[in-house]
Formats: sequence, structure tokens, C-alpha cells
Amino acid sequence: MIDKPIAITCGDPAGVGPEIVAKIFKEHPELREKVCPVGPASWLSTLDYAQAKEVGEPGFRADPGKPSVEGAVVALEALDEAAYGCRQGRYSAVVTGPVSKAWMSQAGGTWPGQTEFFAERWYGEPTMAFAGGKLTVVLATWHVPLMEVMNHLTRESVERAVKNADRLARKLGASTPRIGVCGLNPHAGEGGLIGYEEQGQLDPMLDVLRETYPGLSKCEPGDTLFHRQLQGEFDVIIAMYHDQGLAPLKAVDFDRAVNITLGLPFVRTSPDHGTAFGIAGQGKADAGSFLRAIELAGVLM
Ligand SMILES: N[C@H](C(=O)O)[C@H](O)COP(=O)(O)O
Repeated sequence: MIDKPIAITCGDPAGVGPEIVAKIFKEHPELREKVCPVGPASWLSTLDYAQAKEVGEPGFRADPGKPSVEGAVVALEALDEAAYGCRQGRYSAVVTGPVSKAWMSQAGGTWPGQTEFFAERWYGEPTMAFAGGKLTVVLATWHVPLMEVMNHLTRESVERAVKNADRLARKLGASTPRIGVCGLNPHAGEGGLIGYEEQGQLDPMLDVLRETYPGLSKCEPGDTLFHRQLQGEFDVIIAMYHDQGLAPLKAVDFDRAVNITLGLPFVRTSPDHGTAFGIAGQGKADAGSFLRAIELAGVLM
């Protein structure tokens, strides 16, 4: 029995999260002493887990594939319990089940994602990252409109991305992390022909950071950098914006990748898939990413 279990939130109770967790617990009884499921009583009773935390109205019962505001409220309460429980010292980390951002907003959630929720609850500046498959990717910006990306690529945010990329790569086994950085523009600006952000702002920042992180590249063309990681040239890639990093990641690692929130006082991981309401309750959902999210939370703590 470890001191503090990892909280596992149910996610949207009408999505695939609850059935995936049930499947994992059945197939991996060794997790029993390491994790604490957080969700509605009707779900917890099916898990037969001594260590569990009930949230929501006692009579709540989800209808798989049929999301509701009541279900989104339960998902929010599970997140609240997990975040608060970490701060109280009851949980060591959190693995979150998939939620619907649209339904969460109908239930009063104001965050673009769970990453921002935990940043608010744990008072920190997060970095979004993905690992667990063939690619390891850190995002310098994520839920911001493309037109505003450059405004968010400040000295502070770029340094935060580099620092967390270095930490992640070390936790995953690299002793001197080789960090590849995508340029913002096609061909990383092509020497100024296709944009000046690399020459004018980003490369000078990276030159300073390289004194602390010797394996840090300059801005490299984003269209080939992920291929170069697959060839073994880099331990981790920093993408400048959401789709630059997540399009290649989801092309090669869709069922394996784990979403990781770095830089906060506690580790939070999540499977990198959504609620999949269309197949919820049918036993079709793949449990690989969720299981890897639980395993990675243990590695990254
Ligand atoms: N940006 C992620 C993705 O596209 O996979 C995901 O939406 C993150 O959501 P959370 O902040 O809820 O982890």
C-alpha cells in the first residue's frame, strides 16, 4: 500500500471513461492499492474498490452515450475533488477521464480544457505535453487562436516549455536531453524569406537557453522535425502551437499517446482521446491510452 493513491476521475459519466477504468481495474488488480477512483456512487459500486471517493448526487446514474448537464456536473465535481485532494495531501497525482468541454461549459465550467482547470486550482503555469507512444511532444502554446500564437511566445513561455521538455525527457530516461524546436513559419522562416519570427525573436531566446540546455536546437523546419525524432535524433520536440505538434502526434500515436500537464505542483495525466459518446457503453473503447496514463503518472511524480 503506497502512502497516497493516484486519483482517477471518471470523466463524463456518459462517455467511455468509466467503462475503460472498469476494464483496466479488472485486468490489472495490482493497481488496487495504488489508485483511488473518483466518480458517482452508481459507477463506484460496480468497481468493488475499497479505496474510492464518491461525488455527485447519490441517486445519479449515467446513460452511456447520452450526455447531460447533470453528468457534466458530476465530471466537474470529480475534478474538484481530485484537485483539492492533492492539495490536502490525500492524493499524489491525478489521472483524468475524458470530459466534454461543451457539456462542462453548460455545467458552469469556464476553462478551455482540464489543463487550465488544474492550473487554476493548483495556482501554477502549466505546460501541455504528450508522451507514451513513438513521439514525445511539448507545446509552447496550445488553446490559443492561431492569429495570437506569436503574442504568447514570450521569453517566459518559451523558457517554460524548454524547462519542462528537459524535465520530461529526463524522467523518460534521457541523461542529456536532445530537444528539437519547431520554427513558427514554413522552413523555419528560410533565413527571413518566409517570416522573421525565428531570426528576430525565437532563435535569440533559444541561444540564451542553450547555455543551460546544451541539447537544445535552434528553430528547425516543423515539417521534418517529427520525422527526425522518429529516426532517433531528438528525445523531445517543442511545437509552437497546438496543431503543429498534435497533428503528427495523433497521426502516429492515436491510441497510445498520453496527455501530460507539467509544471504544476502535482502531476496530471490523461488518455489522449475524448468521451467517444458514439461508442460509450458498448465495450468497444480501447483502454491502452488510459492505462499508459496511469503508468506514466507513476513515473512522472
Ligand atoms: N489539446 C488536447 C488535445 O487536443 O488532445 C486536449 O484538448 C487537452 O485537453 P485538456 O486540457 O482537457 O487535457
